[in-house]
Amino acid sequence: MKVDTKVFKVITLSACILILVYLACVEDQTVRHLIMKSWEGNSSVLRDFSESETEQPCTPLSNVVFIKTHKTGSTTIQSILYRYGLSRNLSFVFRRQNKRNGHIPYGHITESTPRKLFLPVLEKVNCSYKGYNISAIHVVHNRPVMETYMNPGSKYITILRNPASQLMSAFLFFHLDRKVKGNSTELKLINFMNGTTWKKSPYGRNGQSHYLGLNQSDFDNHTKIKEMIQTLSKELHLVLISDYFEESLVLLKHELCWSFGDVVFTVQNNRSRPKPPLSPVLLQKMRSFNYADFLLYEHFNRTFWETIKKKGPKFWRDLREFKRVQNETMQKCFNSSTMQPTFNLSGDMNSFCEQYAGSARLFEYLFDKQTRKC
Ligand SMILES: Nc1ncnc2c1ncn2[C@@H]1O[C@H](COP(=O)(O)OS(=O)(=O)O)[C@@H](OP(=O)(O)O)[C@H]1O
Repeated sequence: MKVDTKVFKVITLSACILILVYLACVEDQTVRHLIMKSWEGNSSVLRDFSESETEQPCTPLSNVVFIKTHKTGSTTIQSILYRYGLSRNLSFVFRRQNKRNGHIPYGHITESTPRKLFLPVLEKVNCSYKGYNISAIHVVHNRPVMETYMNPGSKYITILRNPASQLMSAFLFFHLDRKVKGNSTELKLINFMNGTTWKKSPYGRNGQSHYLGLNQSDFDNHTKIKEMIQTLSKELHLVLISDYFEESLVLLKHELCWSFGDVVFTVQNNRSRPKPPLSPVLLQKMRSFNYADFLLYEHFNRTFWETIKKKGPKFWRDLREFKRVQNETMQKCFNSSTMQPTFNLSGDMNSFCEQYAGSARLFEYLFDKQTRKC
């Protein structure tokens, strides 16, 4: 009798353990299976089901205005949007005359901008310049005007980078160092900030605030800077932070209700020259020179982390999962953790790995598709 009770206890305990292990495996396999499926292009339907246990079901969104800032990792984000739009036949805002990349760098659009500045939307019998799905070009942010082009309910998103590293990247990339004297990059940058040549280039001072609507004449106007930040807080649904790139992509995935596979990335434009370390003196100088960008960054960096905090532990689980999917995709396509420069392009933009080959190639394909006589 004593032996029977013991056996009974052992059997009950083993059964409980088996049930627990089974449940854990089923959950894991379901998630994994659905992620694999999302790679096959069925992400939207399956994702709603997979995440219903942990978050509200949602519908993937296809209407996005991405305000592309300079030297912030914005081309990497743009390539994600291009890839998404390519596989779903979405219409993009591209400047018709700029066949190289469709941008209007530091250009303003207003109510009187001729519609024909852009390529028409796809799939309309007559040429139409209303109802675009995605804008991801360089153009100065103006939400009321953008709303007249875009589909209703579009999400407004941008990306910011620590203004010290952004300035250094722009200073070298746009060859602003050639315009000033000095026998080191640090000295040249100090001379650039002390002088007036920055006025001749939109890339050199407060480049991020400038794209987000701050006029050059207001760079030293504290009230105007604060007003810009307040307006952006109301107008933008999400501000990504380049310095926390993967965290940003998880927020992007959440905001747009996309799959992890949808926000997988390959680094674009990682091509600027080696940069000197930032000394405390240089940093202090950059802070007062790029005052608007520092205030802008500090504000949205703070709200970025507040948003993440509100999401609780699920955010960190999603980040882990995203890193796994990111790495798995890179391994699958490039046998490495990143895309290799030697990657052999086949030219078939519908092939799974080809879509990671870069923003420039995706742009060419999308631009050609949308081009027609009007
Ligand atoms: N994923 C990711 N994470 C972190 N940093 C990244 C990422 N992708 C691009 N980059 C860096 O962003 C810089 C290029 O930015 P942009 O694409 O906005 O440049 S551009 O203005 O469109 O030319 C460029 O920075 P610098 O190398 O300092 O110049 C890229 O290296």
